[in-house]
This record gives sequence, structure tokens and C-alpha cells, in this order.
Amino acid sequence: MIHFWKYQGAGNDFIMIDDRDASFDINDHEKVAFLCHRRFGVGGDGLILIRLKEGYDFEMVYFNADGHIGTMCGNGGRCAVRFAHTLGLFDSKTSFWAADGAHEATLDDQLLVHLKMNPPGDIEVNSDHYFMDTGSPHYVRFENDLENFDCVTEGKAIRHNERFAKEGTNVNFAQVTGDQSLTVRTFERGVEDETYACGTGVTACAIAANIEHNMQSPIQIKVLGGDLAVGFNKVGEKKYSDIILTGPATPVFKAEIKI
Ligand SMILES: N[C@@H](CCC[C@H](N)C(=O)O)C(=O)O
Repeated sequence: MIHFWKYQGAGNDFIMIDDRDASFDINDHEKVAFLCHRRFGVGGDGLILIRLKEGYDFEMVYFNADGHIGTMCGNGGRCAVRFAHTLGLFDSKTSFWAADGAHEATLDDQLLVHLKMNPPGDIEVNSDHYFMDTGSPHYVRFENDLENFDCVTEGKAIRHNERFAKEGTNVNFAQVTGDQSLTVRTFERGVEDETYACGTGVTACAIAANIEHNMQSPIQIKVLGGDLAVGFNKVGEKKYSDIILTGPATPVFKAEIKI
């Protein structure tokens, strides 16, 4: 029997498991893929284990819906913070461990989670797109009409092109909607579909918007499942610090599944 919670952050949804006793087999990809399946299982864009980690309040172990361990997940990170708070692992400020290293986060009075993201290393600026790693790899391209845009077809073609076919990449399409606002749609690696939101993706889009359009922090970002914001400090050419992803992290239900 597996006891779990379902959480969503701006519509990016996750199965959350309290695995402080480390009893979940992280190599059982089939089980994770089954649990994330929207027809045969619980359904989710990913699955997250909360584990203990020395020197931190907790560790977040993140799997994509395909059953394999993923890289950093920004929306999942916010949901993990809210879940860890419910488990009594911290009071209002936390530091936790994830695939890309340490993160800090706070939970405010309106239950919004402010999550510090690790700065991207090299940012590639190409003629029609950006590529950077904000904890997960992200391709970013600016578009003019995201409402009438085939994100799945375009995203899938880029994710499977010669450059990305092997390792994969997440693919984001961003539209400037104001002086400090964007709309973003994302095709996610590991889900292999468009998701309602991607936290590491909007982080990459905010940075790309600063480089391409001199857009200033904080940037408000509309995604299919809600509203997110990304703040940052520009500390040099294509160098950023204090990158904060802000958004909701909402428990949906708790249940158990016999497996
Ligand atoms: N939804 C996530 C991104 C998760 C990482 C990704 N699917 C991958 O492994 O590349 C987010 O909110 O950042």
C-alpha cells in the first residue's frame, strides 16, 4: 500500500510521498510510470519523494512521469516545500537538497512559496533561441501569438532534433505581454507533452527576456495553469544571482493505492 498526497503548482501536478524511511525503490521506473499514468494510475507530471538529508530539512527526489529520475523541478520544488511544511520539517524558512544541489525557500502568509533557484551556467544565445540549464535544460524561443500556437508539434520537433534527441531538453515558447510580463508555454522532457506550467522553464524564459528585451525583475509570467513570478539580480553580462521563483503550491487530495 502506498500512501500519497497529490499536489499541484500552477497546474504542474505531482504525486508526493513521505519517504523519510527510504523504503521506496527509486529504481522501480515501471512503478513510478504506472503511478503517474493518467488512465491506469493516479496521474501526474511527476512523482516526488521527501527523504531525510543530513544538514538540510529534507531532500526532494524527483521523477518525471516516464518513471525516470529527473533533474531539478521548480514547481515540484515548491510543492515539496509546502508538503515538507505540512510534515513539520520546518517552520517558515527551509533549506533542502535537490538534483541540482541546495535550495532555500520561504512560505508566506498567502501560502505562496518563494524558491531560490540556482543560477544557470553558460547561457547560449543563438539567432532564434536561447539554451541554458536552470536546474534542468531549457530551450527558449520568443513567439508573437502563443494563443494560436501548436506547442506540442513544435516542442516535440525541437526535443527530438539532432542536437537534443539523446539527452532531451524542455522546450519553452515565450511571448512578451507587457513591460515586465510574459506568457509561456512549455513542452516537457520526461512528460513528453505540454504541461500546464514549468518552474525551471519560466525561470529560463525570464532570464532570456532580460537578455533579449532588457526586461527588468520581477517578471510576471502567465502559464496555462496560473500565474508565476521570477525575480533576479543581474550581476554581470549573462550572469544572475538571487533568482527567486514565486508561485502557489496546493494540496489537492490524499489517498492510498494498493500496488
Ligand atoms: N516541471 C518541472 C521541470 C521538470 C524537469 C524536466 N521535466 C526534466 O527532467 O527535464 C519544473 O517545474 O521545473
